[in-house]
Amino acid sequence: MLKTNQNCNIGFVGLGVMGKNLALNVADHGYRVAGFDLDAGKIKDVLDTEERERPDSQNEARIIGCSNLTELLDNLVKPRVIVVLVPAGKPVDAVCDSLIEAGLEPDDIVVDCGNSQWTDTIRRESEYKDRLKFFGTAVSGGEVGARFGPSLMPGGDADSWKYLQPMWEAVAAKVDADGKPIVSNIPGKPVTEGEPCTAYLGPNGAGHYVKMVHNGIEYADMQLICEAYHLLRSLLGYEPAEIGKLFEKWNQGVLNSYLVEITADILQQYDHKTGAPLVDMILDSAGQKGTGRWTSISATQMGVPAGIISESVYARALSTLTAEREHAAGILTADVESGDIEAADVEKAIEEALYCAKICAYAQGFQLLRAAEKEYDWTLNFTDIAKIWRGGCIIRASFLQKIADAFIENPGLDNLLVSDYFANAMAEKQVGLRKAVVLAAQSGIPTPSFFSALAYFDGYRSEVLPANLLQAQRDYFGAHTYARVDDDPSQKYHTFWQEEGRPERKA
Ligand SMILES: NC(=O)C1=CN([C@@H]2O[C@H](COP(=O)(O)OP(=O)(O)OC[C@H]3O[C@@H](n4cnc5c(N)ncnc54)[C@H](OP(=O)(O)O)[C@@H]3O)[C@@H](O)[C@H]2O)C=CC1
Ligand SMILES: O=C(CO)[C@H](O)[C@H](O)COP(=O)(O)O
Repeated sequence: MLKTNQNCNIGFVGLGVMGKNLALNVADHGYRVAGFDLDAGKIKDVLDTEERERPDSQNEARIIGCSNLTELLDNLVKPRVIVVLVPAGKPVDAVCDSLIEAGLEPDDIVVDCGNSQWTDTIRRESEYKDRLKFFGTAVSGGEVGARFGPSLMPGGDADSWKYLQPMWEAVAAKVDADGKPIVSNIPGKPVTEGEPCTAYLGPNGAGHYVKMVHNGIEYADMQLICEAYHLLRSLLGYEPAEIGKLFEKWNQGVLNSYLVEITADILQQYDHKTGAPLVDMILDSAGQKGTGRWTSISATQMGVPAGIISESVYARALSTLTAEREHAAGILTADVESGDIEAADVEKAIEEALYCAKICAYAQGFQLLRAAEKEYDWTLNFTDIAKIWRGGCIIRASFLQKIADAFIENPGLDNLLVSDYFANAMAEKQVGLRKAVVLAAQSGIPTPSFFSALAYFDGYRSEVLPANLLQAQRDYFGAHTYARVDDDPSQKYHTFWQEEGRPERKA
């Protein structure tokens, strides 16, 4: 397909949505790229796009296509850096094995940029230890982010990071001194100034774990926005475009974020075929590839309360039960209360609810990261994590700067909710969350993530919970023992519930 020994700086295996766009981004920053994909059409597509987008001043192709992995390796300077952007799971192992067979050397670095499960990254780093340097870098930003500046979450061997760092910092999204994204979506004219949205996050699976939590928060953020839309539509009878306009307004304030921005845009689109609002023509059955579910499972395994994230996974699952829901709709009714509601009050309540619930969802995400660093012996820098999510990624939002500030002020912060800024925000706006939840309950509108956010907030701020009764129940049926409030918590007691007088003994 091409001449060999072209001294490319980086190789790409997988030139689909993400691989193609990241390769073009890397090329825009002056690196020469060699690419391979099982699908020859994808190779042609990236080469055609590169030719079309190549600046007039440059005559030479910045990306070359290779017809097999041996050719790809022959064209890379050593130690070779090869980015793998194939579907997560077995294809990543298949690519590593094929690269080894094609002549990869132990000093070469294979960077998995897909949404791999962090446990796979930990396993791969050790399994391939003597044959290649396996490094993880999770990418967020979708197609456009990959092309013009994604958020990059690297994790792996620190020496490999030193080698990759200049390239990663060049291609990552950039933010200005106030934490606002600097955007230029012009091929050949990449953003070169500003703070890059990437930072070394830790060894082995740290980067992929952080990206997984990013996606868990993404699930929650999306679900909360959908619930806000559902409430506005059902309670106030607003048309999608009106809600879109309202979201546009909200996007000017504390809710400023990429997801609110795109939702405003989506809601103002009409279907070409029918003229109906486009959103009404899209089947209400949500897809998922697994990262939200992994986040929920990981939280459950480590005993971290991340109910909003879990509810958003369940909400997607419930949405797919289309036939069952249609059947149930004919049988189950809601005994609802109706009363006079002022549209302006409802709008305000829902805006506040969205903001408060979003704060709670991020608080859960960071608590999960706190637990993971203990579990996996990582040292995660929460300020860096908040900072690299300010630009490029799907959850980018103005309030990530406030989260970064909270961790700068107190790196050991137990929970975002108790930082001055967010405690004040919750004090000021929780009334809206409470109102929205009441209205939803009274009207029979499902808002599981709003409910969960309020329950989390109220649970976290409760000095006393009914877990004392729960402990007694466990002891009653299973002699599971309990601690007493007037003794050292490590000292366990058991009540002999079946005996006369219910004697209590130290366990
Ligand atoms: N799309 C997105 O918005 C985002 C995706 N990601 C993650 O990035 C990764 C890639 O996703 P995406 O680009 O969307 O996926 P695509 O399916 O668009 O692209 C993957 C490409 O890899 C090719 N491929 C599969 N196996 C091999 C192999 N053994 N050797 C060479 N090429 C191979 C596929 O070819 P073929 O089709 O012929 O199998 C396909 O062209 C995934 O882990 C995804 O979760 C991360 C962030 C955002
Ligand atoms: O990683 C991403 C963005 O950050 C991807 O877009 C991801 O695939 C979205 O997840 P899902 O398909 O499960 O909604």
